[in-house]
Amino acid sequence: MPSTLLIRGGTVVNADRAERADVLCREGRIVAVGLDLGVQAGAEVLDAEGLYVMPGGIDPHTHMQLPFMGTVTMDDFYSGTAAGLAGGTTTIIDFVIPDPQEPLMDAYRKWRGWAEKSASDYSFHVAVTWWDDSVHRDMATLVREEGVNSFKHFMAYKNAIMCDDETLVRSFRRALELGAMPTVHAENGELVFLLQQEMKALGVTGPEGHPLSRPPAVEAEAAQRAIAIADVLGVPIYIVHVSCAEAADAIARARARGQRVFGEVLAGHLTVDDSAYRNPDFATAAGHVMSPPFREKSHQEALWRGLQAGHLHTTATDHCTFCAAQKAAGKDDFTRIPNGCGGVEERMMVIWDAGVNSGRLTPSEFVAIASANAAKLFNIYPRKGCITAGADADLVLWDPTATRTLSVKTQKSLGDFNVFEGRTVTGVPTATISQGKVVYLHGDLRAERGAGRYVQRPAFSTHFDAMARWSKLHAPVAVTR
Ligand SMILES: NC(=O)NCCC(=O)O
Ligand SMILES: [Zn+2]
Repeated sequence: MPSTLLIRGGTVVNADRAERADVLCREGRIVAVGLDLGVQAGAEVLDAEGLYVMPGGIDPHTHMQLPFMGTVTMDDFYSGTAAGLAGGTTTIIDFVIPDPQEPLMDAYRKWRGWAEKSASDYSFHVAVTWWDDSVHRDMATLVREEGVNSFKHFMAYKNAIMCDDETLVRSFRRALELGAMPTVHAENGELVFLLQQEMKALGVTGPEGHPLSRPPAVEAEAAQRAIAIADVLGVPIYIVHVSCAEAADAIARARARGQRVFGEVLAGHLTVDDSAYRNPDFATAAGHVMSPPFREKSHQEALWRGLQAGHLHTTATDHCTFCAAQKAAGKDDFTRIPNGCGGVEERMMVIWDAGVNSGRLTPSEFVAIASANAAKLFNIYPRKGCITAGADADLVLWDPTATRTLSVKTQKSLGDFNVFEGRTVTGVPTATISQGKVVYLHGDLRAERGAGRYVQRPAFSTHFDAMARWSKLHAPVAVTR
């Protein structure tokens, strides 16, 4: 396998511009971007005439090999990252989720072991699911020694991994001291729990009970609470999988006040609606059970507007695949259906098709929300998310005219369900390059087990210095850092 690769004749698309250029990669890095770069002896050459050459996608929200709700996801770190490569995604940021009372470092080491089989590069957010002095200490170890610069907080999943407000406040404050980004899954877990019990008391046991017990107001309340806590403490905040207009509005209002709030949207929430929960076929309805749930169609427009206006920043999948047999655990009780859907393979195609082909996004804006913004927010830019000399040679060659019909029958991801089933998209990856190697070419997936590297992410992204200066002047509570 040659270690020099020349991608010739394409249009290189970065988040700030698109231009005709060749891209020369050597030993896993991009070494030159420019017109008419000469072919060197022994170099592999990819012809990109008529294609866009974009930074490999970054999916900042996946769950490979996740033990959850009494079972474990179908996709492990190999099959899940391989599926990502088939769809042009070359980096995932997954989650270490300690059980309550489990030391953070123990959980982190466990996940690092599981992830060694990854085919693409990967990194970890670490969830804070409980609090004591060891959590306070381990957060520092994770940031300073392991390159973790973001901590996740589940405001839902009562009696499991839900954070109470005390834990949120303590963890946000600690994250600020360490220069790490707090992130939240915004759903009010108390309300969800109450509504679930009420649904069941009314005799609603099927998947239709899932969205009924998680209405938009439940998400909006949690988003507003997290934003308010972050505002008081003077810490930036990133809200994962914003699914409804009310939560997007809460972010837009805070940003209009000058607060550093960032929002993530899932490919599924942008394109799939809640009608599936009323499908009489249990497997189909349960296959769509994830949290927050798919929403009425009107919410999709609000999410697209958020991406277009710039108050939502990244796109992800929450890739978390369970098969029909696993989903059947909730046959008689929707609260027992394992929550999660796939998408790591389809994200870029679905968002390109619905976003770029409709004129909502330019190709450069697509690169921003599919890759560059996540790299910036999680402080790995321009190593990732940018086609420039010195960056990792993680690239996708994109044919904007080719079409594909997405289906469980052709997906590389494991499992027996696809929430994008039957959707025909225009704009598909023809080749994916990871660390300078062609790992996918015209349908031929050459993912290598264990080839992916753990990506350390430095603390104190540029937002923290700005926040500290801003907080000195504006925050109700003075920042002592
Ligand atoms: N999203 C979902 O339904 N499952 C994965 C766990 C989570 O992120 O909430
Ligand atoms: Zn998730």
